[in-house]
Amino acid sequence: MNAAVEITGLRKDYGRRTALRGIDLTVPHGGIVGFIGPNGAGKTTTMRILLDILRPTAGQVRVLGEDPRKGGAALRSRIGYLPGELRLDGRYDVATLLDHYAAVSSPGRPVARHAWRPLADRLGLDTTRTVRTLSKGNKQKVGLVQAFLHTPELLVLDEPTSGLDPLVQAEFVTMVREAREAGTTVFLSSHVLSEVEQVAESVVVLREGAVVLDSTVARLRADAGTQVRLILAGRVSPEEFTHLEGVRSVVLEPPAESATEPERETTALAVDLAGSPDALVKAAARHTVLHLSAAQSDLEDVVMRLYSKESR
Ligand SMILES: Nc1ncnc2c1ncn2[C@@H]1O[C@H](COP(=O)(O)OP(=O)(O)OP(=O)(O)O)[C@@H](O)[C@H]1O
Repeated sequence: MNAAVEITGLRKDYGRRTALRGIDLTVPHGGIVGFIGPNGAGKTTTMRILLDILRPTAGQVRVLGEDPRKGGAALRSRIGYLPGELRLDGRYDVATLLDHYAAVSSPGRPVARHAWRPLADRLGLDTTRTVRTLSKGNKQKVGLVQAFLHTPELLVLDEPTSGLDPLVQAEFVTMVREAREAGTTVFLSSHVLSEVEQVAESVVVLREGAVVLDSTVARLRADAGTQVRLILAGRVSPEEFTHLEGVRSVVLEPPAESATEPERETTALAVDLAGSPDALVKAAARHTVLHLSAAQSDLEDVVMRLYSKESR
C-alpha cells in the first residue's frame, strides 16, 4: 500500500530563490514523522505544497494516494492542517469559529455539534472569548482544535507547539499519541529535535531546501552514542584507546590550572563511544581507574553538529 505522504524530487522556486532543491520524503501510513530544520529551510513550503496552497516547480507529491492538485475538497477533508502562520477571523467568539470549522472541515462526514468541546477543555481554551482578544498561545490552541476536530486520516502540523506553555505542550503530545493509536498519520514540523523525539518514530532534517538526514529516532539514538569520561592514575597515552572497537574519538583533557601535583599525575580522557563499552572498559582496567562516568549524547547536539558539518 502507498505511504500517506510520498514526495519525490520536489523542487520549489520563488522567482529566482530556490526553496526546495529536489527533496524525497515518505511518511508511512500510521506513522509519526518529525520535520525539523533551521529558519528558512523549506518546511512550511513543503507542507503548503501537500495542502495545495502552493504548487511545486517540479517533482511528484502524493497525499493519501492522491495528487493534491487534483484531490480538491474531498482530499482536504481527510487532512487536518495547522498552518505555521495561523490567521483567524478575530470578530467571532471561539465557540462560533469552531462551529464554523466543524461545518466546513468535513462536508461529506458532518462533525457532531460541539465536538470541539472535549479538545478545547483538554487544552484549557476558553471558548467564550472573542478570538481577537486571545493571546498567541490561546490562538494556537484554536488552530490545534480545528486540525484535530474532524478526526482526519492525516495531520499536517506546522510548528504545533509554538507559543504553548509546557503543560499544554504535554497535553498536545498526548493528543498526538492518541491520534496515532486511532490510526492517524502525523507529519509535524519543529525547530527543535527534543520536541519531535517525544512523539515521532522518524525524523527528517531539512537544511537550505535539501534533506540532510532521514532516520528513525532509535537509529539516531544508537548513532549518537555515549560520552564516557575516564580518569586513570599515572600518565597514559590516549593512543591506547583510539583504535578500540566502538571508540570513535578520544580527547585528552588538559589538567586545570588549579590542579594539585597528584592530580597532574593522572590522565583524564573524554571518549566518544558507539555501541558496546566492553573493549574500552577492558582496556581501562589495565590501569587504576580513579573515575568513570558515562552519559547518552544529547540528540540535539548531534543534529546541531550535522548542521555545521553540512555547512562546511
Ligand atoms: N512567498 C515567498 N516568496 C519568496 N520567498 C519565499 C516565500 N515563502 C518562503 N520563501 C523563502 O523560501 C525559503 C523557505 O521558507 P519556508 O518558510 O518554507 O522555511 P521554514 O523551514 O518553514 O522556515 P521557518 O522555520 O523560519 O518557518 C526561505 O528562504 C524563504 O525566505
